[in-house]
This record gives sequence, C-alpha cells and structure tokens, in this order.
Amino acid sequence: MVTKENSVSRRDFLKLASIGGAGVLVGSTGLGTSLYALNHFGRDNQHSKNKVNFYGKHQSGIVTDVQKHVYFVVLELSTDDVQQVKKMFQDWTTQSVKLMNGDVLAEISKNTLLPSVDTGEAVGLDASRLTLTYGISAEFFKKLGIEHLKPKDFVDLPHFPKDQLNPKYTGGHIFIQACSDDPQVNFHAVRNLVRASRDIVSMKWSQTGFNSYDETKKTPDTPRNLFSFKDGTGNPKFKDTETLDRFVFIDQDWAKNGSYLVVRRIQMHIETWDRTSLEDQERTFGRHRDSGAPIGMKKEYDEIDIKSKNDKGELNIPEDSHVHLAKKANTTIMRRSFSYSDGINEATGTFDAGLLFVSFQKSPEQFIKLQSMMGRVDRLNEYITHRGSGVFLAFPGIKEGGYIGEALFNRL
Ligand SMILES: C=CC1=C(C)c2cc3[nH]c(cc4nc(cc5[nH]c(cc1n2)c(C)c5CCC(=O)O)C(CCC(=O)O)=C4C)c(C)c3C=C
Ligand SMILES: [Fe+2]
Repeated sequence: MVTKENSVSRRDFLKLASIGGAGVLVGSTGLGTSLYALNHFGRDNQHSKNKVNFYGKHQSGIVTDVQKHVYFVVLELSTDDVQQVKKMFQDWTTQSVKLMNGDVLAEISKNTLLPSVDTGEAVGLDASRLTLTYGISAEFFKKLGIEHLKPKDFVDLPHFPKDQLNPKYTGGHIFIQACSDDPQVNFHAVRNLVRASRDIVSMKWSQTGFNSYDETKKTPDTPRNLFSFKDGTGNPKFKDTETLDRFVFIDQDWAKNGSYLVVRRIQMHIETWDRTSLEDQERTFGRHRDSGAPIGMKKEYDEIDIKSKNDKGELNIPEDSHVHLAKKANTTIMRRSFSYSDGINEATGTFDAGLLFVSFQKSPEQFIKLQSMMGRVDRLNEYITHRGSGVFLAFPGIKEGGYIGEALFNRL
C-alpha cells in the first residue's frame, strides 16, 4: 500500500519493486538524506495490518497487550551536544512511525552502488504489533549537562542485598524497547534505528526475550514464565485508568504522561527449581501453578487474601511467599516481562535462562519498596539471581506533529 506520505508497505514492497513501482514513485535518495524533510514525522496508517499506533497520550509498549517477543537495548551517548541528540530523536520519530506502520524506511534508490536505506530483512512482514518505547537514564542528564531538568524523584536503584550485578548488563543513557510478535521485526527495527545514529550512540547492552500464548483465543491466557507459572495476573487492568494514573504514569512537569521503567535481567536457576516439589513451588509464589489462582482459591483472578487460613489454621499464602510480600509492600506496578534463554553457562553446564523483568511505575520508589520487601525474605530468592539492572524515564506519549522527547527538549 502507498500512503499520502509515499510510504511503502513492506508486504507490497516486492510487488511494487518487481513492476518498478517503488523506484519510480519517489525518485532516489541516499543514506545522508534527511528523513524528515516533509516538516513532519509521518502518520499512523490505520490500514496497516497488525498495527499499534505510535502517537498517543502515552508511548506504546507500556499499556499495550504484551507481544510475543522483545528486543531491549541500552545505548551509550558519545556526544554531549544536546542539539545532536534532539535531532537523533526526531529522526527516530520518523523511522518509528514507518516501522510501526510496517512500511519500508525508504523507497528504493535507483543507484545500486549505494547501500539501501532500509536494511531489508523485514520485507514481506507486516507490522506484527510492533511497539517502540524510548527513554533516558539519570546519567543522560549528566552527560548532556541538563541536570536541572532531571525530575526530583528520578533516583538510581540502591544496591539490594542479593544483587549480583554484572557490569555487562548495567549502565547506559538511552533505552529502546522493541516489542512485536516477530523477532525479526524487532531486530530490523533496532538495527535500523541504531544504524541511523551510529555517529553518536553505541550499544551498551541488550537482551531479547519471549512470551508464549495462544493468540487465536479471544482473550489470550496470561503467559507462563520459565518456572511455568502465569506471570502478570496481578497487574492493573488497562481500562482502570484511575489506578494507572495513580501508580504507573508520571503527573509532574515535562515528564507528565511518561513512566519510570525498571529493567532487571534475572537469572532463574531452572535446574534447582526442577528438583523442587510442586507443593513447594506453589508455596514459593503463593499461587497454584496450573490455574494461577491464589492458594486456597479456584480461579486465576480470585481475590488474594493474605490472611486467609486453611483447615489446619495455617496461612494459605505463606508469609515468605513472593505474592504475600508483594501485597505487603502495599504498592502497584505494571509488569511487562519476557523470558530469555541465552544458551549454556559454560562454568556450570546449566541453562543461562531467566526473566527480563520490566516494570513501569510512577516513581522508582515503588520498585525499591517492593524489592526491599522481597529482597530479604522472598522464598523465590533461592531460585533466582539478579544479574542486570537499569532505571529509565520513558518519555511521555507523542502527539502527531511532535517527536520523541519533545517535552524535555522544549525546556532547554
Ligand atoms: C520488585 C518487583 C518484582 C520482582 C523483581 C519480581 C520478580 C519475579 N517475579 C516472578 C514471578 C511472579 N511474580 C508474581 C507476582 C508479582 N511480582 C511482583 C513484583 C516483582 N516480581 C508483583 C508486584 C506481583 C503482583 C502481586 C500481586 O499484587 O498480585 C507472580 C504471580 C502472578 C502475577 O501476579 O503475575 C509470579 C508467578 C519471577 C519468576 C521473578 C523473577 C525472576
Ligand atoms: Fe514477581
């Protein structure tokens, strides 16, 4: 499909290319050509297949139904020129709209002596529910000398007692979270975004991940993590805007409608877990494995009562269980995690697998409260190790005509 902006759908790209259409359409461009010469950054194309809107009050990928795959990347800035960084976010806006429409990034150049503007591995694939979410770390403000614009509650996470963080999975200035139902669509998006800005960013760390569920169901089941438990049940509902405004979205100053993102690369010791009885596994989480119901209840969404007791007068949901402690922390966050599997740990011969834990919250304090509550006594600690960490501010949503991070850059 060809839109008013001369975008070319990736699904129709080969057809057009074979009749010479794409090349004839818009003439030639080179890699150096400005991607937003039209004085705007492109439009959401409502006709694109499997499309999520780029523009909105909040960025996509926060309260968007979770997709099957993630490519999460953290970048480091090599410049301290804030105008250059602003320009990068403007270019990324133009690219993001196209990527989320499932369009190729640029028409074919007739000059085959130049590299293609779009690297091409997503040709033939639709938008695949791609979302692109962007944000910045506390270090970003320092690097650019704009610390006066850093919100007061933007604190880094403290060291938690059981943390075994590897510098390989920490640090950085900017995150991009690409989520979709196709790992190649994610890879293509991240690859092309990074490629466009190689002169000022380098990749610090990244992690891919997956979620599995039957997408043909009208309401797909909550995906199971690699410990086989449903993961995400206790999240606020997307329709519950009151809870989202209270616990997930920032309501202050330029960051209004943004959200703090916490990412933790958490290794899960699968082999130890697999030697644990089902009863102990269920008492670790405080939920039944198969139904996802709180222990003592029948259905996944039955209310959790941490004071409820069984016939023997014992607490149904043990005091040191994950869910009991989460409830005790008395706060709410929006978790949007993905499992990962990265081959074998060479030293131990065990799986290097776990959870790319991602949560969105109004303030990093909410995560700190939860992790402090769990860090000391959570039964789950026996089976997991936190290896990577980051806390970022995910920018507010973008209005059509605007660009990623505009609310911040307007304050310069
Ligand atoms: C500090 C925040 C949290 C970390 C870190 C964390 C790690 C982690 N969690 C699971 C699996 C499950 N978590 C569940 C519930 C749950 N977890 C947190 C917070 C953290 N989890 C919260 C706030 C909640 C919700 C509690 C509630 O109010 O109901 C569950 C139960 C099902 C569900 O609600 O999702 C599972 C299962 C793993 C495997 C893990 C680290 C690898
Ligand atoms: Fe959890």
